[in-house]
Order: sequence, then C-alpha cells, then structure tokens
Amino acid sequence: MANKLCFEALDKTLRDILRMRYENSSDKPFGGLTVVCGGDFRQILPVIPKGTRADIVDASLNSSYLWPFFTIYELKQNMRLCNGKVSDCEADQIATFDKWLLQVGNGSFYDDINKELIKLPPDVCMKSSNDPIGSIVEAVYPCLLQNYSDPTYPKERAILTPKNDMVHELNDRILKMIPGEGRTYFSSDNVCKASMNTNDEELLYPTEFLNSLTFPGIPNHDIHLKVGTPVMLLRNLNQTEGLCNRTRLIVRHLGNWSVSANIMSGKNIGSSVTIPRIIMSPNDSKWPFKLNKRQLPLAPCFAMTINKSQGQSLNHVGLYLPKQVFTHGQLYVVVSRVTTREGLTILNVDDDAEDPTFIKNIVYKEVFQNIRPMVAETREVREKKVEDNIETKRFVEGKVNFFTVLFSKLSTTKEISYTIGE
Ligand SMILES: Nc1ncnc2c1ncn2[C@@H]1O[C@H](COP(=O)(O)OP(=O)(O)OP(=O)(O)O)[C@@H](O)[C@H]1O
Repeated sequence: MANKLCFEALDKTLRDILRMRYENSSDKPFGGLTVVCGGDFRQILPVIPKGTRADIVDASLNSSYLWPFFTIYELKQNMRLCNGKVSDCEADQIATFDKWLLQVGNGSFYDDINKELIKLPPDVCMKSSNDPIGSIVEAVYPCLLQNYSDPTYPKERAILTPKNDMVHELNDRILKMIPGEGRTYFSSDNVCKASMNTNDEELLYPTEFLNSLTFPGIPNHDIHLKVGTPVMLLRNLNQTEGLCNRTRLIVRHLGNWSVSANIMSGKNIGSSVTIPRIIMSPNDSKWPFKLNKRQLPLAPCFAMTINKSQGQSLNHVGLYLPKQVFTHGQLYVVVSRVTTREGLTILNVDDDAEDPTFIKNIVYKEVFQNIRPMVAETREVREKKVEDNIETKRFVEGKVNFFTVLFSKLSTTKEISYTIGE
C-alpha cells in the first residue's frame, strides 16, 4: 500500500493547480476532482524502514486527514478463486477456503493468541526433510528440467519467503538446476558526486565496498541469468508497453549490455522487449552518500519476497519459512495469491517453532477500525449506485475487498483513478 503522504501530496498539488480554474477548488479535497482508490487493508501496509507498529499504521491511508472524505464500498466476491463452472461440492470447498482466507486476513482466529500462531490445515502444511530447500523447490517446480522451457510453467508458480537473502539462495539453487552456462551481469557502482562534500571523499569508498552493498528493491552487484529464466522488473520502464515495477518476464536472449525477454503477464503478454542497464539509487540508504548503480533492473523470480508477490495471481505457491513473517498482512498476501486451495503449500522450517504446523500471522487490527462502509446501505441501494457508475462497477467486479470513492465532484466530470496498491 502506498504511504498516505503520496495521496496527501496529490491532494495538495491538485488544490494548487485547480484553484486557478475553478472557484473554491483549494478548499476541496483533491481540488474537487473525484478520486477512486482500490485496495485491501488486510495486505501489507506502507513499508517504513525500522518503523514501529504505530508508525506503520499511521502511514496508512485511513490515518490521513483525507480519509473522512471517502465513501467506502466493500467488495464481496473473490474473483481469483472463481475458475469457471464448478460443481456444488467444489463451490462449497471454494467458499470454505475463501472464508479461511478472510479469517487469516482479519486475524479473527488464533490457536495460540499470545504468540499470534495459527494452526495450518494438514493438506497445506508440508513435512520438512534433510534438504528443505530441495523439498520446496520440488513441490513448486516438479519435473523442472522437462518443463522449464515451457513459458506457461514458470508463469503460474513461485516460491515466496519473507526476506531477500533466502530469495537469493532459492533462486541460485534453481538456476543451477537449469542446463546451460548462462551469463553474469556485473553492476558499475559509484558515489554520486553531488552527494559528496569534498572532492576526495570518494577515496573513502572503494569500488569493492560499493559492490558489496545490498539494498531492498535494487538489483545485486552480480545477476546470473540463463535463457528461460523468469525475471521480475524492478522499475517502471514503460507503462504503455506493460513494463512496470513487478512485471514478470521470461529471458529469451542474453546480450552484452542488455537482455531480451517476453512479457509473462498483463495486457502485453507475449510481447518481446529489450531491457537495458539503467542507473538506480536506493531511496533510504543508511550511508552518508548517494550510490549510483548501473545494472539491469531485473531479478530472477523463481522465488520472490512476499512483499514483491503483491498483485500476482498464481496457480502454485510455496511459502518457505526459515523464519516467521514479520509484519502485518504478509501471511494473508501469500494465501490470497493462489487461484485454488490445492495450489498452496507451506513449509515451516523455523528453528524457533515448537511445532511446524503452527505459523505466525501478524495482523494490526487497529488499522481496520475506520474502514467499514460508513453509510449503512441496503443491497438494492448499493447495486443501484453501482449501476449508476461504470467505473465503480468495473472495480466491484474486479477487486476483492475494500473500495473507496471520494465524492467531491465539481460540475465537470473530470475523474482520476488511483490504485492504492501501486
Ligand atoms: N470481473 C472479473 N471477472 C473475472 N475475473 C476477474 C475479474 N476481475 C478480476 N478477475 C481476476 O481476479 C484475479 C485478481 O484480479 P486483480 O489482480 O485485478 O485483483 P486485485 O484486487 O488487484 O488483487 P490483489 O490486490 O489481491 O493482488 C485476476 O486473476 C483477474 O483475472
């Protein structure tokens, strides 16, 4: 979820721009334009590095001064679990799984409330072995060697885990299983001259030291790729071509300075694109300088962090837990990625866990306090409202949970759509 400050910045900018054109615009939220947001407060809240629980809740949209201006609609149907025609028995199973997902998201049941633990259903929980990484890889990517060249195979599966270090370990392990030499792309790292106070300050930071630094959302110094590897884009490169942050692609050609790949999902599925090296800088670095890293904005994505998996729909998801989840909504994000219950596997190998069938589910319940629909509406009134608004209808059909509309229209029909998740 985007930080509330993003919305507040948009609000202030629009008030500023529109006061020239419309009377009283500066007194109205978003300058009087209608803003539509879609999102789910059960999912991961804004990321605040080293932030406390209170900081995270305070950064959420519903802690903003804008929140009272929103009208809230709650979406009822989980479209991800709707797989065409199903028998009555299957429909019951889907409904039961859907209910369980919401209970996980709402934190409405705990088998050990003090430790925030829930007991996993037996069919979801995987038994550990001497080689847990091998077991989760085999469970999510069965018969990898026979299938890896089929583009639909990596498209519909992923291993999720809470932290980046384990993601790298899992990806390296799977890449080694794929035949072929591949290619390693090294980044060119330097300190931005504008961030230095003296001319010889860069002598303090040798290149080897800069290469060794890792930052969330920034690719590593060395990226090893092979043809057929699924990769995730880490930057918005070209939204009209479907090249956005978190777009997944399959590598087709490994060039000297760029990589050709096919888009794996979204409206531009199948298109062939070339990904160049670009300069990236971490936003929230603890170092007293700004690092410029020229590298491919890509990361292999056989495995990805739970945070990066937001927005994906997958048929097979394996959650690998060498340590428990650490923030609100992570477990819910994992379990709500799958399109069927059979596609979910969880392997808990946390040494601190007394029983591997119990896993942690962190839910900051205070964030749900003011997100129930504000106006008590009958179903008929709500459906009438939905019919009256095409944009609303599209969201109601397509989205799963909370939905908010700001009704502060001017007489003109200008509208802006804005999705919380992005
Ligand atoms: N109107 C619809 N009819 C059929 N399928 C739909 C509809 N809307 C969405 N879906 C399917 O539901 C899944 C989830 O949709 P989408 O990613 O838009 O939801 P979301 O709210 O962004 O999900 P999340 O926030 O949990 O990632 C997708 O597989 C999509 O194809």
